[in-house]
Amino acid sequence: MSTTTLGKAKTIKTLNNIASCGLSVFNKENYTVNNESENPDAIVLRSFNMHSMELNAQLKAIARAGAGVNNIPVDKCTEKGIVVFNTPGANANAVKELVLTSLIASSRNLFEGVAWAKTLEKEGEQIPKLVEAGKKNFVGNEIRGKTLGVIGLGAIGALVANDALDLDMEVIGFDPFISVDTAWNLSRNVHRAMSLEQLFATADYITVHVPLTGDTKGMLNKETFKLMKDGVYIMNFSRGGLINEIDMALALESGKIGKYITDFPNEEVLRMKNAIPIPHLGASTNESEENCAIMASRQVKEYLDTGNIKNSVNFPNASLPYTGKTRVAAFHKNVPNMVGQITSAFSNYHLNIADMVNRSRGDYAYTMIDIDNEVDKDMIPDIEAKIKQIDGIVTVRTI
Ligand SMILES: NC(=O)c1ccc[n+]([C@@H]2O[C@H](COP(=O)([O-])OP(=O)(O)OC[C@H]3O[C@@H](n4cnc5c(N)ncnc54)[C@H](O)[C@@H]3O)[C@@H](O)[C@H]2O)c1
Ligand SMILES: O=C(O)CC[C@@H](O)C(=O)O
Repeated sequence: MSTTTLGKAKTIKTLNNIASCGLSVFNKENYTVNNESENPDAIVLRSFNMHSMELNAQLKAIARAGAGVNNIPVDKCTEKGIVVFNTPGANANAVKELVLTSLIASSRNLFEGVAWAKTLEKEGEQIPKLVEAGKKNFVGNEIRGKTLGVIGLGAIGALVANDALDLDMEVIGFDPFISVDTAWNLSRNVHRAMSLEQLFATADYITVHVPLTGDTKGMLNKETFKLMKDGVYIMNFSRGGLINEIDMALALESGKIGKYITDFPNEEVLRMKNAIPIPHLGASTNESEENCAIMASRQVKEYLDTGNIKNSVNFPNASLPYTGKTRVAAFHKNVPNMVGQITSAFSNYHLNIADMVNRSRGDYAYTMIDIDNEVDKDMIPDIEAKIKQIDGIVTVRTI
């Protein structure tokens, strides 16, 4: 697919409410932003499920204003040369605050106590007396000195782990793929679990902060529940699919799991005994919505305007200072001699290369080349067509 859009105004389609301060990044002279375009250059979204959506031919980028990308057909996008971004860490503080709130509130039976108090509305003067008599049903536990198990020590998990220490909890964390950056930010007082089994055996509360993938789907199930302490509380602010809900319903019924606090209610969850359903509020703060919208919009604009890529989940990150020279950006298979073949395509037109960058990620690579000469705009479709003929090229774009 060749995507010559040089000089044309670009269209951004939103699929969810995106904070306006983020969308204002797209200046009106060069961008149209709406929620109905049939043929956008880029899409900015939150939780909208894109799996059954057709991807239009002009689509170059999708930005998830948030962390999880399980609502986007990432592999299909890669095959079509569509870059997918997310906004790592931009909503982590919001989620952390709600995890810690839920940890304390559930441990103190606050959700149940408040719901009960509201049922007394019609009792008039009797209310204070009834409250004093009924409060014994909501005696809870303090979290101080208890052990919190954190599965996944990324942007959110690491913040939760560090702050739980400040609440005088013992914290044990498990993440076999922990990034160097997160490891540096993690308190040395967080115990490292060498296996999930070790974490399950010691935790009074478990909080899960991993992405939903083929590997993590259903990772908490009847087999893993058996390895946990009786009455453990499980918090899930990541994705519903991480939990086998049939097994969870039974474990809650038997008391094996004390409570299941989840940000992902569905019919099954709402029927569960001792489930605390929260309506996906983890990232719902003004601050987080703004952070995510700004980050997502900036990343898309930078890519459309310059070809530079930051925080992609399927393309390699790549950056070349943009000088205004004609830039050719190609996404291609990561096989030998691609760069040689692309650069030799320019020599037919007597074009010199001023600068270039080539980065790879798995089976694919991305190359940006700045041309030193003034390039006649009429030549661009020919140059792109020539590069497109090279076996292994997925997309070519001239900026
Ligand atoms: N409730 C909400 O509103 C909300 C908001 C933000 C994120 N989320 C969800 O939370 C997830 C985590 O967000 P994040 O910002 O911390 O992401 P992140 O990418 O910073 O961290 C994820 C961590 O999980 C680790 N991991 C992956 N597989 C693992 C496994 N099998 N066992 C243990 N660790 C594993 C990774 O190494 C990484 O450190 C997101 O993928 C998203 O689904 C939900
Ligand atoms: O957009 C939201 O409200 C939720 C985002 C969250 O689920 C994420 O994965 O970042």
